[in-house]
Amino acid sequence: MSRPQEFILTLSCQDTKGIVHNVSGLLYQAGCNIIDSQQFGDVQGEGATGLFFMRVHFEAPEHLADVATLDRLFGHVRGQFAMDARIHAVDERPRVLLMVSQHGHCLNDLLFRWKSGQLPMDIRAIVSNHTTFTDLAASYGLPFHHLPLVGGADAATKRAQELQVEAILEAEKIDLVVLARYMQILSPEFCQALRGRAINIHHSFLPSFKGAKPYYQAHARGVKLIGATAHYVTPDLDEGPIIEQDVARVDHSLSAEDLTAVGRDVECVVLARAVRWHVERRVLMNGHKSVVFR
Ligand SMILES: Nc1nc2c(c(=O)[nH]1)N[C@@H](CN(C=O)c1ccc(C(=O)N[C@@H](CCC(=O)O)C(=O)O)cc1)CN2
Repeated sequence: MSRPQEFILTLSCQDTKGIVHNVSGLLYQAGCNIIDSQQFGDVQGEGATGLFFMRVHFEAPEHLADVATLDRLFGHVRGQFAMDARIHAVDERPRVLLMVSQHGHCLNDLLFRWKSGQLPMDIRAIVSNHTTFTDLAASYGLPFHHLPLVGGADAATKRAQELQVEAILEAEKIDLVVLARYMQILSPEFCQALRGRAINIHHSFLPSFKGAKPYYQAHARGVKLIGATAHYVTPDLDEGPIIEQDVARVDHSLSAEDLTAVGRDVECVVLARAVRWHVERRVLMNGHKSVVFR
């Protein structure tokens, strides 16, 4: 008898009584075994969205062990609670496109973690508006697409370049785009095309120091902590739902360049965590915020 297949169910819907009971009861009745289950209702306090979120890792018996069959099994409960419910096989590896400009520390870190099996995903290609990392891509056997875009390019030129990126997303059936220090502001149209599937690493502890040069802003302010923030990309610069953040202690003796060097390591760790949690289906969007089932 073959090993039971494992799946991840994620769902969100308006909060009400009976959601966990119905979901876990359905899995039990179908002969499935829950390995891990986490849930959260955003129902308390000012600004609460009233939404309920759940992530269930479960084993399914052989006769149910495919996504289409499980989707049908969940059809009634999905409709009963008007859920946004998604089921993925645990061994399904999201297809990923990495985007970078001239700073390669996050790109290099992600590529090494992926190659050494730390990230359950399938990197398909790298896009850059510079040629700096052509050889690095080749060393990992990955296609490198150089799509130049000079700073201050007009909207039409930017959109034309973005449509070239969208063609690659289509051709490679990309599930996730990672902006690994890609220093171009994406248009609202491109952000719409990437909604919920593009993660950016911002090199500050948001909401402080938005924009292209946060370490110089931090140095000028004389902060004692610097940080990095991984967030989903939205049209409003550096305003997207935050997935992960971290900080490092600094002091008066460090120059802006020193802060940049300290920040690099924080950026790498924060982005790698955010990407891993996203591809493990642990992150759900909750309005302008996120729920992360770690
Ligand atoms: N629509 C969005 N696009 C991007 C976001 C985002 O949150 N929403 N994040 C950025 C990354 N980023 C900060 O984390 C950032 C990148 C670029 C700039 C900027 O001012 N770029 C200038 C050009 C700079 C250059 O050519 O070197 C510009 O685009 O005109 C600010 C912040 C990625 N995109």
